Amino acid sequence: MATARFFSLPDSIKQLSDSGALSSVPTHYACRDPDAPSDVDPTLEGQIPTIDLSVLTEGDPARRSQMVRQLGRACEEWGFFVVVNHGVPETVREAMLAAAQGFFDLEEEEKAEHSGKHVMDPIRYGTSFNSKVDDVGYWRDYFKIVVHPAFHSPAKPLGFREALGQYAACTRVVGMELLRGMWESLELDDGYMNNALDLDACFQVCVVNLYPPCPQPELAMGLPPHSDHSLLTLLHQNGVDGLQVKHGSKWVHVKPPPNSFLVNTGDQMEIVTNGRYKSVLHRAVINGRSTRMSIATVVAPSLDTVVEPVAQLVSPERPAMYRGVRYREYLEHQQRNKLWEKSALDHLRVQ
Ligand SMILES: O=C(O)CCC(=O)C(=O)O
Ligand SMILES: [Fe+2]
Repeated sequence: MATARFFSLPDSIKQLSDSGALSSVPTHYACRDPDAPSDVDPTLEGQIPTIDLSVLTEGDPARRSQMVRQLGRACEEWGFFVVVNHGVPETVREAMLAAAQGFFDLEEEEKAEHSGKHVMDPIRYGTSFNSKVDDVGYWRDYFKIVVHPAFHSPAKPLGFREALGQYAACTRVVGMELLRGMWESLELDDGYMNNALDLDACFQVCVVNLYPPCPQPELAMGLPPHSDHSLLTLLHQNGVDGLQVKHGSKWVHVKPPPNSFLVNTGDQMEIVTNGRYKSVLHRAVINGRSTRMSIATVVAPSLDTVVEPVAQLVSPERPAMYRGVRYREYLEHQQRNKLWEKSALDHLRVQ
């Protein structure tokens, strides 16, 4: 339920930032303690696992098995890894970023066609996370487009549809290859998992995030600590850092290598693997100089799938840790409520 709130959010942070009138953040964006000791551990960055996708797709069997094990360890120990040699042409990735920038650069009235939509609407523009329920403002505008099983696209700007279509198709292939490797790392049958999660009709969304420069970046957040509702999420950014992932009790500031995707496991992965591969907490921080843009591609089961721990990973020693739930209901619940840590998944834990 939405609670009474004593502030209103602008139509977009971009507009607020572009106006140049701000020397401080409006108070409802101040959600961090600037004097708190840093919780970021810079020594962890070099330990982020890297997965070479070409070894999974075309490597010889021995190298492939080794990479599958590496992937399994990355999922178990981090829930986060860098993917290189993924086969997605740089032209496709660049065209998507340019198209996304083109969208945010449209007049506010043109973008407004997609704002104020229901959380399950296939095309949705807005600011913060869910401006109806957020109890602080997040320094972020977003544009979310469902691209599979049905492909959607805004009509403007020119070229957006084509760039998105190619980007969505390429990232879906990468996502499916990674999922295949993950099932294999747990000795789960690929065909069985494809069926159980109805992956031919997988739900895929491209979420474009825009984080304009902020006059007091130490006070505000782009996105608070959260896990994603997906099986996995692939992230691509415009060269400006800001993603931080939680590892143990510390946060790691991620600087992606060139031409790479950043991948994290999501809540559906945690449910289906009965907690073997947990979704990872991450957050987006902002800066005072440059606009950051990121494109998070969410790959998930079909909306009608009832997702539950797979029988092979449930035993008397390790009983089912989560109740099964239809993914559509999970998604709607997660998107309607405040974004905070793993609150959506916590609902499903068996006590
Ligand atoms: O922009 C980022 O780095 C993170 C975005 C994100 O976590 C999301 O869209 O769920
Ligand atoms: Fe996320």
